[in-house]
Amino acid sequence: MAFFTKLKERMFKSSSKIDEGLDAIVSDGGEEDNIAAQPEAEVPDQVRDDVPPIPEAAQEEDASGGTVPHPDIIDELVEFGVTDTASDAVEAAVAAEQNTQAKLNVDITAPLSEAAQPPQKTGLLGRMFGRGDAQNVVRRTLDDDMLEQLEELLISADMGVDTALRVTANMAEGRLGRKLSVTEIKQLMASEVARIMEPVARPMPLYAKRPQVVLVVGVNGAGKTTTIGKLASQFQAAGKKVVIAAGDTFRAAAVEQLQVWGDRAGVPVLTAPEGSDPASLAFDAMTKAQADGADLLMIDTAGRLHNRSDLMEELSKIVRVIRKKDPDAPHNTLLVLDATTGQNAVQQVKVFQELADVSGLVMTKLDGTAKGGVLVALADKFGLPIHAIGVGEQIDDLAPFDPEEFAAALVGLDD
Ligand SMILES: Nc1nc2c(ncn2[C@@H]2O[C@H](COP(=O)(O)OP(=O)(O)OP(=O)(O)O)[C@@H](O)[C@H]2O)c(=O)[nH]1
Repeated sequence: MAFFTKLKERMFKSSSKIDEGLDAIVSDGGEEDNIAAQPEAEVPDQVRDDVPPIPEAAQEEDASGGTVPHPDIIDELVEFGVTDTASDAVEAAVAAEQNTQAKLNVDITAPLSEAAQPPQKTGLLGRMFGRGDAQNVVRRTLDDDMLEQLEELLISADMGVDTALRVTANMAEGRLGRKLSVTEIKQLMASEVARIMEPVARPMPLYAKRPQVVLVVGVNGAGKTTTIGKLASQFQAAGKKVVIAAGDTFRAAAVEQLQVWGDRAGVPVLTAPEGSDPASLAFDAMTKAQADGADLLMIDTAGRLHNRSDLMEELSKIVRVIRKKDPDAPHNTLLVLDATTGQNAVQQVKVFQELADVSGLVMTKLDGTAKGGVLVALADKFGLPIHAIGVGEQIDDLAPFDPEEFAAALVGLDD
């Protein structure tokens, strides 16, 4: 299954939230409109510009069903010296009228010259305004009221006030007073979201250094163990030699879980007795990874945030000891965040940036939330690279972060 489809299916809750919200916003004050009617109506008007209009009152049917000029027109033609006699005037007026009809007939049906063509609408806006099949859709005029409702909708999807304001302000730029349908709003919203996410969509950098040390941090339950398992298995499948260190020595269950993942991926997992020093395990793991010629060493860590100073000390000790082996280690410090915690994730990034030198993010459980918007807020606020997202508990449910796919899934746009 294409990842986009999977992401969309899995993120259904989130999509439907914005979907439903947008439907309600546009129906509130919107009215039916016809997309294709506008450009088509413009065409004859442009052609007729150079043709004098014939007032209906100036035309009368003759006996044969043709039209004869109105007597006022005949009088005017004679009076202004255009013709000498009334019969000349009738002839001239009929000729002019036939000429006009001929112009209308030809010009309306023939392809337009380039100059007469309405401007080509390309790209997103072109597709949004004026292209596509004629169909009645509900549109609402974009005004301050509607913008406020859009802001609230984005905030309710966990985007945070600042980012929601930025997204809606960008959506409104140059478009106030324009009529928009739900699909057009989704396209605009998705393109604004993708624009914010684009600079942070970066895969985890791989260095020539062996072993590349990846320290994985995050609060308990965020999905560190699962992410390490998924990453290890993907790197292993790509031909990289991986070693895992089960650094959360305070939780026997976490160690066991990591061993299960290691077995599944065929990757050795180094463990230490419960309660032992994680830094000492990290040192042993580094020694083994070097001795084995491993490409990657992934170190799991504890996530007890309730005692921040202990955790900070534990993390900095791990870093200190592995630097005895490689002064550049860790090469990556991945912060794993749980999307279901919503705006709480913003606080976690702040805290972990103080505790460790976070180099990139992985956002898990996007399948389990109605509010993937926090990822947009994180990109907007911190600009940290987002390396991957998790959309399930299986080994292949971790994917590189694609801003356009994410944005489309978030707002509920069809593929
Ligand atoms: N639905 C879903 N569940 C996930 C995802 N990633 C992890 N999980 C689940 O989240 C739970 C916690 O994941 P862990 O990997 O154990 O989290 P952790 O951060 O290692 O937690 P501790 O071991 O307590 O430190 C597990 O039940 C995982 O199966 C994901 O992307 N989607």
